Amino acid sequence: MTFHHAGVIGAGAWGTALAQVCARAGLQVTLQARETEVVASINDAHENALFLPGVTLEPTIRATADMSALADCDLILAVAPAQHLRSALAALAPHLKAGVPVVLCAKGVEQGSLKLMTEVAAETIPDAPIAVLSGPSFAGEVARGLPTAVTLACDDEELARVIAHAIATPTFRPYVAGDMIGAEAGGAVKNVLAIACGVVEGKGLGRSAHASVITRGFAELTRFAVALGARAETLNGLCGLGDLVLTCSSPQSRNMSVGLALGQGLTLEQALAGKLSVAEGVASAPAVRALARKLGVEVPICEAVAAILDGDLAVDAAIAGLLSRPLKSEGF
Ligand SMILES: NC(=O)C1=CN([C@@H]2O[C@H](COP(=O)(O)OP(=O)(O)OC[C@H]3O[C@@H](n4cnc5c(N)ncnc54)[C@H](O)[C@@H]3O)[C@@H](O)[C@H]2O)C=CC1
Ligand SMILES: O=C(CO)COP(=O)(O)O
Repeated sequence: MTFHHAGVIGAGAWGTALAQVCARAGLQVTLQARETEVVASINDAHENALFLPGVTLEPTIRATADMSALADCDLILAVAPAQHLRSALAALAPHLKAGVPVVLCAKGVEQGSLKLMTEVAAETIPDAPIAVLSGPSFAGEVARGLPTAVTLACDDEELARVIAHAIATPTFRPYVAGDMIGAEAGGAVKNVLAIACGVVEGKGLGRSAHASVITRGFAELTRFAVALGARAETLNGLCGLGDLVLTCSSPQSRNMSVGLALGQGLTLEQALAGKLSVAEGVASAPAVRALARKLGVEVPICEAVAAILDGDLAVDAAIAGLLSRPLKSEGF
């Protein structure tokens, strides 16, 4: 199987960056955007002025608002935000040819249904072969061609390899893996933990606290993913530890910057005011909490983040609550 024409759904920062990757990998690329001004900006100025300003895009990328324009594609990358993936895939479904693989690139858990993105895809495009792309990758860096490695997970090893080869470039390295649940759980939970790390930063709690939140957060993330059916070793890779370290370490992360604002005393409304871009952890935190409770998994940091976002717990009380938990073991 070889691919020639990639369709990318969602022209936010990440969809645009992935379109850029696919174009550099030599694929014809059609990028579907919701916003007509984004379509015009990409086609006329080779820039996504709304979601990825300042990056010159490959001139071969063609943008469209029309989902039916993806009907000729032999590979689809679905990059709508997690809470909108269901409607995006439903809109794609009538135009999706049999056997065309769909790579899920959103990082989140659907609110209400508490479903992972693979479960949303199973309900909306049940016959399509599915893969998951996740890992440490800031859209701006990827679009500029800075070196990046990600996880490309798929049940079908051969398909994972073919997709990885099709989208790889000299600076974009997909590592194949067989565990889609691990890849998507890692991507969803690290966003919630990045909000916690932002709070640590905003409150000035220091580097030691920051390292502790990453480490104990990683334990939470792994417990949660394993309870969902993931393999623990998947989370040691790019889609788990790799993405957690990236997102928790840079205010370039939208999730970390929301936490930073909360830690500095802003309300959630103030932290999100005027932002077009999505901080997935805000929507995923209550879903991760609800799913963890259902699975009987302890996720104290995610619980604290969800309660802060709900407005049910003040930041200082959340910090005091985490520090006063009974002492725990790292194993004997
Ligand atoms: N930006 C990044 O560096 C990375 C983002 N991701 C993930 O990619 C996904 C998309 O994020 P970005 O491209 O960064 O988005 P963005 O924050 O740049 O843009 C927002 C996106 O949401 C879309 N949107 C808004 N309302 C919508 C609706 N009602 N229905 C459908 N779409 C709607 C907009 O059209 C736009 O594509 C997220 O799950 C994110 O976690 C993953 C890796 C890196
Ligand atoms: O997923 C990302 C990096 O891998 C992007 O993180 P933010 O959505 O927090 O900016």
